[in-house]
Amino acid sequence: MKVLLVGNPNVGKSVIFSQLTGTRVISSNYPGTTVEYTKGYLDLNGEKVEIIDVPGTYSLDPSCKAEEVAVSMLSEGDIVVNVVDATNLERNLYLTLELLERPVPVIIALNLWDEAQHKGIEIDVERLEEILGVPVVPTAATSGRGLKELVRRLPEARLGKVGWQTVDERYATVGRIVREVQRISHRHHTFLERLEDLSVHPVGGLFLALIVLYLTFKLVRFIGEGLIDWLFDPFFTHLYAPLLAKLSGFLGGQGFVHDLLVGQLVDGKVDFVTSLGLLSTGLYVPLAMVLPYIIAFYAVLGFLEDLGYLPRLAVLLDGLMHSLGLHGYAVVPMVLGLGCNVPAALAIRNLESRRQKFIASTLMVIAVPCFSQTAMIFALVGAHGGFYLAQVFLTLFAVWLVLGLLLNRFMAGYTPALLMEIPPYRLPSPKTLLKKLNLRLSHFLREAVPLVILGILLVNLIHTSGLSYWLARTFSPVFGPLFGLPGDAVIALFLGFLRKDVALGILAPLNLSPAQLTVASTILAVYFPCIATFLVLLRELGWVDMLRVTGIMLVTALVVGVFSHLTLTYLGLWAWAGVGLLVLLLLFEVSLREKLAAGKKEAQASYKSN
Ligand SMILES: Nc1nc2c(ncn2[C@@H]2O[C@H](COP(=O)(O)OP(=O)(O)OP(=O)(O)O)[C@@H](O)[C@H]2O)c(=O)[nH]1
Ligand SMILES: [Mg+2]
Repeated sequence: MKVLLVGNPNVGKSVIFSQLTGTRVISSNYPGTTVEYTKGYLDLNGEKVEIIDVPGTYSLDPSCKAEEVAVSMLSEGDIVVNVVDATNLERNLYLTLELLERPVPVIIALNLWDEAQHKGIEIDVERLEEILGVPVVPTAATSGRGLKELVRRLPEARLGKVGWQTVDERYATVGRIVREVQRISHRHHTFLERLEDLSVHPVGGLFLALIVLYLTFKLVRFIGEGLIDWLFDPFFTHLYAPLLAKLSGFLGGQGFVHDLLVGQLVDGKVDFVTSLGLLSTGLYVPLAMVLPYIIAFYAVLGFLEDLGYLPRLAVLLDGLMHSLGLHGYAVVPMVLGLGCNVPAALAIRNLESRRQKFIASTLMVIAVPCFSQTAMIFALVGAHGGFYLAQVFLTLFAVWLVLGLLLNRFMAGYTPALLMEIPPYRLPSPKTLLKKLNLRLSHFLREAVPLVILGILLVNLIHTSGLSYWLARTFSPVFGPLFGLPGDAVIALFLGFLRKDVALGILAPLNLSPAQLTVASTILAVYFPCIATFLVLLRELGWVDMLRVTGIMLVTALVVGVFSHLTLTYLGLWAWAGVGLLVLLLLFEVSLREKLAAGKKEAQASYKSN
């Protein structure tokens, strides 16, 4: 038997799914978290029932890729569990009516029941059952309330009593039902609600956003550094290093196998960062340099996601995003991309048009570094001071801005308005936060560690085969004048295709100056995504668009490499003044064109009315 969880976005389908099946999926407080379906199993009186978590949809006429997935799943289910947001009956019941018109048994989970009670919303469940003709079970998914009852009554799912209706009739029916079953009692605004108002206030909201950004940064550093200083570093230096030294001695301190496993000794000792052995650098980079920051970043991001901050950021930055040919929702994939570009590429599905998807993918993949990369940039470039760090991240931000403005200027098409349901703030439950963190970390460990080790293996082979000399000689005449880098740096570019963190790691033994390290890190961030991101984007965009993105990527990398090199060696602040001027000009041009377009429309309207 197949059971589908169907409902509007952000009503708790994924939480119910995780609770029923024990399968972990990501849930967050903004619409569009789930874009692919996930299967899991539930034992019902000895029978194995397949449960499917479907992407959210407002109606059965899909308006984006994620909704298409949802609708195409419908024919497969034996039972539909329609998850309904009890705090928002008016909006949710439209889909319910559409579902009840279909020849499939339905049962309703009236979720977020706890929140409805807090808001003083009372719903007459029995009356609702009577009107719709199907079972209705109040649930509070995060605490698990009502889920047993939902499972118990699953076999009672029935075809609805409501017949086929036109769109207008459906809206009228929804209104009638809500009037009959729902009572709202008056109450005072809570603290969270006041914070909600402040978060989207044009001035107060921006101020709050800056505070959030600052606190995020502080907290990530605090947690990340704390984990390194108190846990990971002591483990590697006091427990693991002696073991590795024994192995090194056992292998004779040199030779092919030694260099492969332990790496090259520095002053007779293993250096975790520069030795480049599978068991030294291969484990140290992903586990001791990257993992602590990944933990820190996802802990903070998970909190902001479940609180419901991201959609507010979307509203706040909607204007800016329009100048880049996007709308506010694109903030979601950009922020997710700061963690890992792969889920970000998937979240781009929620954008409506091909043009938007193209622009968002291009900006994300070129200018948004994932956190594995960021952690390594912090470790390597940050060691030389905040100035160089600022240079890297300011350059990436400038690329994001300028590229977006240019794409918006030269790509045909327009950007639709932001139509996004803004959920209320919800205090995240520590249990769901931990589950999500755990899910993301195990994902990172499974994906990263094997690829980093493969990368180190390749580097070892490149060095022992003598290929590195050839590469260094061939690329020196290009890399020197353009970027001020030695030819060997090209090996990092090759490895960046596997993973960016290990690519940055192999820059460490090259003895680059701080400026060179800065230039190399910036190029590495921009020129090409890692293979996992590349494959997902290829699937989402198709060959033609992916080729265009790749072209833009390579040109940008070239420009950015030369720019960084010139800025750091000759131009200094002048280069940044130039960039600032360019951004201002482009922004001015966008607003000018918007005004002209609006003027034209007005003229046409007055012409018609005359
Ligand atoms: N208080 C409360 N919060 C809930 C309940 N159910 C879900 N949530 C929260 O609501 C948010 C949305 O939950 P999800 O499970 O991601 O929603 P979804 O329906 O899967 O959303 P999409 O994947 O975007 O369609 C999350 O922050 C959950 O923690 C509930 O019954 N009570
Ligand atoms: Mg979901």
